[in-house]
Amino acid sequence: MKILVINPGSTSTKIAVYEDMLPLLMCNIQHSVEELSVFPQVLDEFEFRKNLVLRELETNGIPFAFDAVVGRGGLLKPVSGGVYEVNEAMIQDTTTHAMHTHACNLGGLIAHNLASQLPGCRAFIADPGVVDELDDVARITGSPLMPRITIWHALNQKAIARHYAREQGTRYEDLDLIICHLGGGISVAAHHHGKAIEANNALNGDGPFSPERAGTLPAGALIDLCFSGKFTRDELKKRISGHAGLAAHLGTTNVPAIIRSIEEGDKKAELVLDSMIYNVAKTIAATSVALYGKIDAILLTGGIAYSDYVVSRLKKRISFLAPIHVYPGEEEMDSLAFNALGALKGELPIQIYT
Ligand SMILES: Nc1ncnc2c1ncn2[C@@H]1O[C@H](COP(=O)(O)OP(=O)(O)O)[C@@H](O)[C@H]1O
Ligand SMILES: CCCC(=O)OP(=O)(O)O
Repeated sequence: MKILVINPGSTSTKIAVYEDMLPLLMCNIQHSVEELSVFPQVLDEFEFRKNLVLRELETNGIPFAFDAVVGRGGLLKPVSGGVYEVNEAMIQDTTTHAMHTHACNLGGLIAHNLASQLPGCRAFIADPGVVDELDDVARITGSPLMPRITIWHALNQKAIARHYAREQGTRYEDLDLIICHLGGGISVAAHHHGKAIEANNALNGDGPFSPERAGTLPAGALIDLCFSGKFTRDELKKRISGHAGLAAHLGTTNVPAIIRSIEEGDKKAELVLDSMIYNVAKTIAATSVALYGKIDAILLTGGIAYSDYVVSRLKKRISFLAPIHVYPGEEEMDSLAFNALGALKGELPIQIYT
């Protein structure tokens, strides 16, 4: 079966084509802050990102003929994990009442648009960032008006957890893990026997700052800024997610470029990147509490995990907690293809989003 996989991220669009589980094409198109800043809203990037997909297929001589198109899932209502067929309720929730803004909202929409042009082709998403398995104690904050929610790299974290379990000759369901995805956003989750009982909101103001997110902020200062009259609501949202973190301090989300400028003597870049690493380490240590400190392993993944500069400094701060294993990049594309194939073959239950 032929499967097209589309993964729109905050700093990239990843595209893959599979014949069953055999990858025929795999490409990762990076987006600069300037390139995306011409689009007022994420949904305005629909045509741009869809055309990138079509262009890559054409450039690589891949015929536009698929049994399924699967996209990274969007930020819908909290759901259980698994594979979902894209339906009208999902499209409505993504377009008209989008609960959160993120490029992944385009995954299901582009999948649906392309699949609808092909007879018999189905559109799916799997393990979206709103998969919610939180322990009840992790939901309560100091204000009943603002319960805690989680938005995280559920798809990749679960794929990496299963990868590690396979290597250890055991099952994800038998392990206690802390997993940290170091991407455009940074998520840290505690996985207890196959469920993420603790995970931050990597998109909106919870956890470490990241290449393009502010992470946890001082609440009083944030309220003052909201009422300062200096920013519109949308501008302030961008200061939390988009033009925040490394992008706000250093004008780029490109970590290899930041490391090159540190090597050339840029002291500001060094301090900011070291601070991001410090904040990630602090969140990982705090997350260990969810597992009562009994951690089989800490797994580091995501694009930034390619960097020895970052990983070695992170290890220095957290190696007292548990053994650390590094899985650079992501296994989201394989995981999406696996879910679509399982759905097509009737080997995985297809969940209905309502
Ligand atoms: N070789 C590398 N070394 C360090 N950082 C990298 C490397 N490759 C990519 N990155 C960084 O990884 C981040 C993107 O990670 P990725 O997991 O692809 O995220 P996303 O899906 O959020 O776009 C960017 O900040 C990018 O600069
Ligand atoms: C939306 C889920 C988590 C996230 O922050 O993803 P990116 O790192 O791809 O922006």
